[in-house]
Amino acid sequence: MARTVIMDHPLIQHKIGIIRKKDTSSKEFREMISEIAMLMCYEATRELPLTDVEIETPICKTTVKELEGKKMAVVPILRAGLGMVEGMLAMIPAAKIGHIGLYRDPETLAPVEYYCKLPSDIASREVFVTDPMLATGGSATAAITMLKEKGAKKIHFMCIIASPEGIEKMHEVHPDVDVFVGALDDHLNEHGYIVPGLGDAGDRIFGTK
Ligand SMILES: O=P(O)(O)OC[C@H]1O[C@H](OP(=O)(O)OP(=O)(O)O)[C@H](O)[C@@H]1O
Ligand SMILES: O=c1cc[nH]c(=O)[nH]1
Ligand SMILES: [Mg+2]
Repeated sequence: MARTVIMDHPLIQHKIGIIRKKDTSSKEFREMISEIAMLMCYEATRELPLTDVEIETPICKTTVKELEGKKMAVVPILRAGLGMVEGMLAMIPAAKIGHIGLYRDPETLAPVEYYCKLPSDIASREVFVTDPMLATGGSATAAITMLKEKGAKKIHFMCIIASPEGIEKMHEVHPDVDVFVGALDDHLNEHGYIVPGLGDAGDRIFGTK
């Protein structure tokens, strides 16, 4: 069974407080989303394998740790997941980027697919899917199903705010996927929005409302 990791680091919690405020501008919202993603990436990559390498310092020979060269990919769910890419890349700059386009039908809340472009070697990469919001879980579970259909095996899901319903659905549909969460909120309202949440993440990042 995969894990749900709530990232309760004070810097992450403080920045989440800022993006929840309704008067936070798109500029500051984008900056905060990016910084939160960077901090979450730092935590989520804690278990990457290291290997010992012999080097020479100016003083003597010694053994240092290096990342095993595991290949990674960041896959944002469009649009809102794009806001997390820059922060992730600040930590893992060699990662390749895939894109999955999904929007949630406002009536049925079901995810509608409109785009998918992934690195050709996605099957051999450790994949970090990003989306700030995990509400019903429909979009995230559909995106991960698409990734698995293309051969991806080791997948992590990174979201900033999750509902209990979304977490439950993720673990039910994809029990092999670890979920990294900035904050676990209370519930979904009758329109499928997370409460207290932050409203529509995509609209707030791109200023489309
Ligand atoms: O868990 P769910 O119930 O599927 O809801 C979460 C999805 O809804 C939002 O996307 P939205 O449909 O608003 O698209 P956008 O990012 O283009 O705004 C959000 O960014 C997630 O992708
Ligand atoms: O609260 C929510 C739910 C879905 N999508 C969002 O952007 N916000
Ligand atoms: Mg949206």
